[in-house]
Amino acid sequence: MACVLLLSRLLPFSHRLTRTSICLLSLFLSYLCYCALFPVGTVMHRTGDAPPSCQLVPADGAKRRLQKSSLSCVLQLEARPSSAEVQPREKKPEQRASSSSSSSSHLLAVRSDTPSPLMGNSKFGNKKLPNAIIVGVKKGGTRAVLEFIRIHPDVRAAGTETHFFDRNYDRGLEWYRGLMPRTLESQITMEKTPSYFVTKETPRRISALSQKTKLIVVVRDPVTRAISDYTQTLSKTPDLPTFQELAFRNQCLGIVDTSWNAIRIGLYALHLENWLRYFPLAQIHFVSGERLITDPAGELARVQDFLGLKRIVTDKHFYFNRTKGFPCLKKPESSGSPRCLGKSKGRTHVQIDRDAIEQLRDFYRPYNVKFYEMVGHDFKWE
Ligand SMILES: Nc1ncnc2c1ncn2[C@@H]1O[C@H](COP(=O)(O)OS(=O)(=O)O)[C@@H](OP(=O)(O)O)[C@H]1O
Repeated sequence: MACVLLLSRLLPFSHRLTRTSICLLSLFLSYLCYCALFPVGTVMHRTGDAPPSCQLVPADGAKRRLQKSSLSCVLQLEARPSSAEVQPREKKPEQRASSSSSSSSHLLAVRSDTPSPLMGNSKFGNKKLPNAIIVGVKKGGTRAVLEFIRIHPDVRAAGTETHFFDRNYDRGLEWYRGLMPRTLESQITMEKTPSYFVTKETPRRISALSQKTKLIVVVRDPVTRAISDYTQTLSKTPDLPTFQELAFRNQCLGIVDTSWNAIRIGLYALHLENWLRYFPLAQIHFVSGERLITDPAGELARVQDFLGLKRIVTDKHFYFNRTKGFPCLKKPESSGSPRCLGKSKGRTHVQIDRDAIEQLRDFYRPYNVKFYEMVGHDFKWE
C-alpha cells in the first residue's frame, strides 16, 4: 500500500484517473511487491517433505514404486536412509558368492537357502557346519552330484564352492558357517569344493573340525579328466600352450610333467594316502564320474546309502537330454522346468592325438591300479 500512495503522489496526471483505475493499479503493484518478498517455492513444502509428485505410493500390496522418476525425486529419496524401499539391501555372504561368476558356473538355479527374516529361525533351522563334503575331484562330476543329491528333502547345500579349507581358512569358522544354508535338525548340510582333494592341509583341517564328517570323492579317468581340465583353462586363456607342451617334459621319451596341476590331480592314490592319515576309508565314498553319466540314479542310490538317507532320488528324477548329451533333472511335479547343468559342464573336449593319450594311459596305469587296491574297486579306466 505504501508503494501505491507514493505512486499516486508522484503521478501528476493522477487527477485524471478514475478511482477504479487507481485501485486496479494498486492491486497489481501489491502483487509485484509480494512476489519480490516471497520467491516461488518457499511456502510450498515443509522442510524434509518430498514434493507431492515424488511421494511413494503403495503398489501391488507390498512393493512400492516411485510415482514419477524425475532426477530431483531420485536425489531426494537417496538422502532418506530410512526409506527401505529405495535402499539397496546389503548382500549376504552366500548371495555375494552366488552372484559372482565361479569356475563352476552352472545353469541349475542356486537355491536361495536363506529364509526371509519374517520366517524366523525356529521354523527354518540354523546354519550348521557341513556333515558331508564333496572334496573332489576337479572336473570329476562334482557339480552333478551336488545338484542331484540336493533335491533330496533331507539335504541342503551351499550353492557355491566355499574354498574354506584351502584358500579361506584364515577367515574362521563363523565365516564358513555363514555360507551354509539353514537346516532343520533332521537335514544334512553339504558343500563341494573339488580342490580340497589335492590340498595337503585339507584332511587335517577337516578332521580337526569333526572326525565324523563324511567325505565324497567323484573320480574320473585321469586322462579324460586332464583333457577336461585343459579344455576349461583354454576356454578362459586362448593363448595357452598346447596340451602336449604342458603335459610332457619330453614327449619323445614319454616323460610326463607331474608338476602341471592337470596331471598331478589325477594321481589319486597319492592324494588318497594323505586323506587316509586322518580318516578311515569307510568314511570316504567314491563316485564313478563315468557311471554318474550313464546311470545317475544308481550312483545317487549309493550316495544316499552312504549318507544314511532314505533313497528318495531315483530314476524317476532323471532323463537323458539328447541335445546336451547328459542326464538332466526332470521337471519337478510342483512347478519349474527340466534342469540340465550349464554350458561349462559337458564341453566338447580339445582333440588330443592318440599317441599322447596312450603315453598318458601308460603313465597313470600304476597309480590307477594302486588306487583300485586302496579303495577296493576297479574303475576300469582303460
Ligand atoms: N549330468 C551331467 N551334466 C553335465 N555334466 C556332467 C553330468 N554328469 C557328469 N558331468 C561331468 O561333470 C564334469 C564337470 O565336473 P565338475 O562339476 O566336477 O567340474 S568342476 O571341477 O566343478 O569345474 C563335466 O566334464 P566335461 O564333460 O569335461 O565338461 C561332465 O562330464
